[in-house]
Amino acid sequence: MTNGNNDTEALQSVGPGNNGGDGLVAARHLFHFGYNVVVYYPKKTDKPIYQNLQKQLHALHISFVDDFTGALSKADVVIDAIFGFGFNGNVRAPFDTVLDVLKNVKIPIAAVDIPSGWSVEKGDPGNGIKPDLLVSLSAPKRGVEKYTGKHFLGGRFVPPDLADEMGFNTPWKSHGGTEQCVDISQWLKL
Ligand SMILES: NC(=O)C1=CN([C@@H]2O[C@H](COP(=O)(O)OP(=O)(O)OC[C@H]3O[C@@H](n4cnc5c(N)ncnc54)[C@H](OP(=O)(O)O)[C@@H]3O)[C@@H](O)[C@H]2O)[C@@H](O)CC1
Repeated sequence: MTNGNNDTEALQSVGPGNNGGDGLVAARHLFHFGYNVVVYYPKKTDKPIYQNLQKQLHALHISFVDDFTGALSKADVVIDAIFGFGFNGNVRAPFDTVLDVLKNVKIPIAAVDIPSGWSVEKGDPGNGIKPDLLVSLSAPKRGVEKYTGKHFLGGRFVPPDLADEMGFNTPWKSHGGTEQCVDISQWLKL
């Protein structure tokens, strides 16, 4: 994604867990990048961290919407921060309908960490959403090995000892620079 302008509407779809928390942060950043952001966040939690993230969005006068399909019809891009690696089983309401709608959407989808509804280990269940852009966090998950869209790696700041312990083999070591995201679309195919 590039810088937006006030005519570019980004629909931020936010799930109930930490992937959704990433989505609330992304909504704030997109606002500051110049996007006109609206947030669909149907299952809010009471945890203070999420309350505070919402407070920050309210301070920016970012709208929260209940009508996902209506908001989608006005959007230029949709960000999928519904489920990450904590997803399992069959999708429950209201996200079953949301993911069904996203399967047929014509505007670009940008997914956070894992496309929602995909298994963290096994990937696309076959009829899953097909995001145009994926931002994996810390390390790409096994389930996105066969993902073919534009793929970035974020979450750069993993302590080296932890990366070694977890066996992370990410391009950061050789990449250098000060970017917080690196394009790994080709790297995964090597
Ligand atoms: N170090 C880290 O941990 C880092 C984590 N990070 C981020 O956190 C993400 C993982 O967060 P997470 O563990 O909270 O899980 P997440 O994917 O948000 O889903 C849990 C929620 O989904 C729900 N739910 C599950 N299945 C469902 C279903 N079938 N149908 C409907 N609902 C279902 C489940 O509901 P419950 O089962 O509790 O009712 C719960 O509310 C990770 O991908 C990355 O984005 C990064 O910021 C980097 C550091």
